[in-house]
Amino acid sequence: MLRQDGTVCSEATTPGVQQQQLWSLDKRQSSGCVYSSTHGFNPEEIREKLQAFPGGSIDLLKQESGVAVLTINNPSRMNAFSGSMMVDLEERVSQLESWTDCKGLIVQGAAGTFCSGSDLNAVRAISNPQDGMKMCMFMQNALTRLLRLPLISVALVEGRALGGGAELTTACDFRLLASGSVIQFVHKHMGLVPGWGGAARLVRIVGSQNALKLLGGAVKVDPGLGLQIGLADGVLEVPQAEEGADTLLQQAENWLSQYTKGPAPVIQAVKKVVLSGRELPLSEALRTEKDVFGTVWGGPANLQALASKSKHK
Ligand SMILES: CCCC(=O)SCCNC(=O)CCNC(=O)[C@H](O)C(C)(C)COP(=O)(O)OP(=O)(O)OC[C@H]1O[C@@H](n2cnc3c(N)ncnc32)[C@H](O)[C@@H]1OP(=O)(O)O
Repeated sequence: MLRQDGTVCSEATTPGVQQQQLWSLDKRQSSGCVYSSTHGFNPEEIREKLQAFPGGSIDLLKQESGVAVLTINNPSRMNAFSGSMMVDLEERVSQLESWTDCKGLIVQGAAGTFCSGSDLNAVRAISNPQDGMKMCMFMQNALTRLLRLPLISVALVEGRALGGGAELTTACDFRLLASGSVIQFVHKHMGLVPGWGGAARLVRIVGSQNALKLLGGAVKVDPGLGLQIGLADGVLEVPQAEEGADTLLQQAENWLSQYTKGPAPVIQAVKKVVLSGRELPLSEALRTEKDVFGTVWGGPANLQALASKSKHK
């Protein structure tokens, strides 16, 4: 609750009120589209246009562990996003939003490479500014909802992440780069700037100086440079052919498990407080943190920890 002097104090809430607060928090955070009809955006119209450019798919595998795998699958075009894949992506994000037990997500490309951005055939066909704007709003909505999911996400980058593919990596909480991989915002070479929200997110990840260098120079970010500027959160070795080595996906699952270990409501709460800290003005972020705190305080995991007199050595 916001006091008149602008400071924040806690308030006692009944379970019903708490549930309602949480609902509005979820609504603000996870279904948070950037564009709606008030911005002249008609998702149905652009969905129909995008469906006219088929090919490939976005595949979602939800696992019992609470960690899902999202695969960008269009290998004959280096996993470029066809129009129908953009619509697919939106649908998969909706499925993840309604998954109550979610804890983590790995976003990967099929067949040894991440994603080469927009399908250039579709780009050529909708190169007029009006359609470009609509596609841009559609993808910003989908990727913003992806980033705001109440789970911890990681982009597993093998091979190349170019253009829109580079932008997609920034819609995840973390990025793991396989040896030999490259993230490159090639937009400048295409006479473009990012349009799927990649520039805004990149600035928040690596700072404005580094973002300007990466976009202005269309710099190839390899694992070493990625670690240096904070675009990469870890580097994975591509396994040799010999038996027994973990696949890149297994390595990514192991890496992610340090953050997704534990009960889903607690992991989801962690993401929500970090997300609100990142996106909201301080007073609003503090109120959100209080609301989220209320959902875990006295909850099963909290009571169990108190009963076990745990020590944090
Ligand atoms: C707001 C969004 C902005 C954007 O995303 S704009 C798009 C930015 N991306 C690009 O410009 C990528 C262009 N492609 C390339 O640079 C190269 O194809 C790439 C990915 C480095 C791979 O090079 P190579 O290993 O030599 O393989 P290749 O060129 O023979 O490609 C294999 C097949 O994949 C196709 N492909 C690759 N990227 C594509 C794309 N983005 N859209 C449509 N088709 C694409 C390529 O045309 C080729 O097909 P085909 O075998 O000739 O039929």
